Amino acid sequence: MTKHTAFAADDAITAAAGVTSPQPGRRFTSYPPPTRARGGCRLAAAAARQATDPGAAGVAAGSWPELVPRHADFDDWMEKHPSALAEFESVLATAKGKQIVMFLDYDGTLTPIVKDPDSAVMSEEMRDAVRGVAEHFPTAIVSGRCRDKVFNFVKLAELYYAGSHGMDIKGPTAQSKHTKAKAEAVLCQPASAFLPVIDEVYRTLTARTAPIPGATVENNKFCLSVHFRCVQEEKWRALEEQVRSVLKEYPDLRLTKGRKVLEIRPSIEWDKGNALQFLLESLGFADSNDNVFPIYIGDDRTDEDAFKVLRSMGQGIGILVSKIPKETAASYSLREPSEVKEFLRKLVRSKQRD
Ligand SMILES: O=P(O)(O)OC[C@H]1O[C@H](O[C@H]2O[C@H](CO)[C@@H](O)[C@H](O)[C@H]2O)[C@H](O)[C@@H](O)[C@@H]1O
Repeated sequence: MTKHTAFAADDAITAAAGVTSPQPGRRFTSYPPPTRARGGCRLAAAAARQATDPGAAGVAAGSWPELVPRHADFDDWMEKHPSALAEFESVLATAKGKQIVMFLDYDGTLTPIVKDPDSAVMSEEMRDAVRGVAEHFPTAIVSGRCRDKVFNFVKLAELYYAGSHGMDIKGPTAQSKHTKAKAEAVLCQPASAFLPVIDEVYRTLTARTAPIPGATVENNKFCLSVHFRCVQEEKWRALEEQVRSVLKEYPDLRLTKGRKVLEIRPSIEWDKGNALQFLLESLGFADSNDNVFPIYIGDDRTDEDAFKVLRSMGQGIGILVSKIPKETAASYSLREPSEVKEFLRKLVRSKQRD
């Protein structure tokens, strides 16, 4: 067995190819800059109201790329996406003199993936590590989950939270040395016009997927997750067909896939990448600001949007949490949440020795 095949069955996706890994802080001129929504939260909300493109960023019908592990060369992949722990000192050297801003995905990054989404609680050790980081750097949680739910898992009021894949952003409710006096006023909800339709689709999908044992629908406020981790593999296609047939009636919604989950969300140009940009701007770091060093850690495809933004900014680093080679725009990797915790602790220790 190769080093990575043991993990391939879970949610392996495309093998690493074509994306080179630059050194931290380098400008990534070779990477095609993605077309992104500009103009901040209000303009995105206007775009949201006009959105009519159902297939814009969805996935091809019937495609299940996470079931098709390809055997990339693990060592080669690690060379392109070295361990952020092994390269810690060089990351730190590149960040020297700049303001680190920490962005953390939740599921699969701060907690291991578990069968029941409601049981993905964060350990006390991880909470301490995140708390420690937030004492030194502005810190945000960026999650596909509903903001309230992820807050209830993390329980740290001094953080920024971007729920619903970045479509629901709120500033800290507790003052810290990094939050400005009015930080709690930071709020961005570019998809608020979609609330009624998301509720309606939630009810429809819950009813339509009920006959499929193990399928569950999670209401993440501005988006929905249809989970199939506990569904028999033979039923996956039927489940996807059910979901697609419901979505046919809603051309303003689109379908994407995560880790054994179908994600339904508004077809607006707003994702975790936009959330990262919005938060940096809220913190006073506009696009061209060279004094900032954002670090984004995530494990899922939705995190790629944020990694791409960092590449196009040419600032900071993306760190993919994965035990297997995956195509990614992140520059570094960590294998699992326990390594994320270690990375966060190291960052805190580095500040203490400053
Ligand atoms: O952006 P994230 O914080 O990573 O959220 C993405 C989705 O995470 C959750 O689902 C995933 O984790 C579950 C618990 O470990 C697991 O059972 C599921 O199979 C994974 O897909 C969450 O439940 C979803 O709502 C989020 O969209």
